Amino acid sequence: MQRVITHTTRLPRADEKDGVDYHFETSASMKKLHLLEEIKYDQFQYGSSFESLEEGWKNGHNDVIVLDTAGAITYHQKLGSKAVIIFLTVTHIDALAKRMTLRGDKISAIRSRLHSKEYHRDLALPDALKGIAHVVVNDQWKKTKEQVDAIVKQILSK
Ligand SMILES: Nc1nc2c(ncn2[C@@H]2O[C@H](COP(=O)(O)OP(=O)(O)O)[C@@H](O)[C@H]2O)c(=O)[nH]1
Ligand SMILES: Nc1ncnc2c1ncn2[C@@H]1O[C@H](COP(=O)(O)OP(=O)(O)O)[C@@H](O)[C@H]1O
Repeated sequence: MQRVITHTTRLPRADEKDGVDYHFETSASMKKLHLLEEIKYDQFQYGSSFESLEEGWKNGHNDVIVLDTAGAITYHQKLGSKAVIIFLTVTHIDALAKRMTLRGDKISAIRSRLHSKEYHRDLALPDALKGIAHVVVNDQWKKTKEQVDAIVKQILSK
């Protein structure tokens, strides 16, 4: 599946590339986009543009997009059953900070993330997605992949 590249005002991390990981924007350039939805996460803006989404739609692909829970609710409201939602979670929340450290995130960025209301909100499946989202516990990557593959296979077979 083609991944939708979303837009953000966050600065790129050391290994991230513009146009690959994100379209990195300023607050001014973000305002010029045609966005299906946009949100604030921690201290930054994120949004998915029709320009990026149409790339996949025009080719008839199934797209995959990574969103916070507020974005997932919007996609569910706008696209209904066309948007298949997978909520990824972990058994022990300490794993999240550990993974950010292993990924090489700056300590200040991790601290800011852990203090943000969005981080805490997204630890749990929101009521609006209960009975809608598939919940996958991402403790072991291999198992996560198998579960996501099974969800995708089930959808494609319909
Ligand atoms: N609603 C919405 N959320 C987004 C978008 N792009 C990224 N996000 C979410 O914003 C949050 C922060 O993303 P990021 O700073 O890249 O951190 P990372 O997910 O830890 O690499 C994550 O929950 C992403 O899924 C978007 O276009 N719309
Ligand atoms: N099951 C897992 N085991 C170990 N590391 C993982 C696992 N799943 C994801 N990661 C790593 O954790 C980091 C954060 O993952 P990411 O998908 O960016 O999550 P988020 O968007 O919630 O920050 C990445 O470096 C990723 O490779």
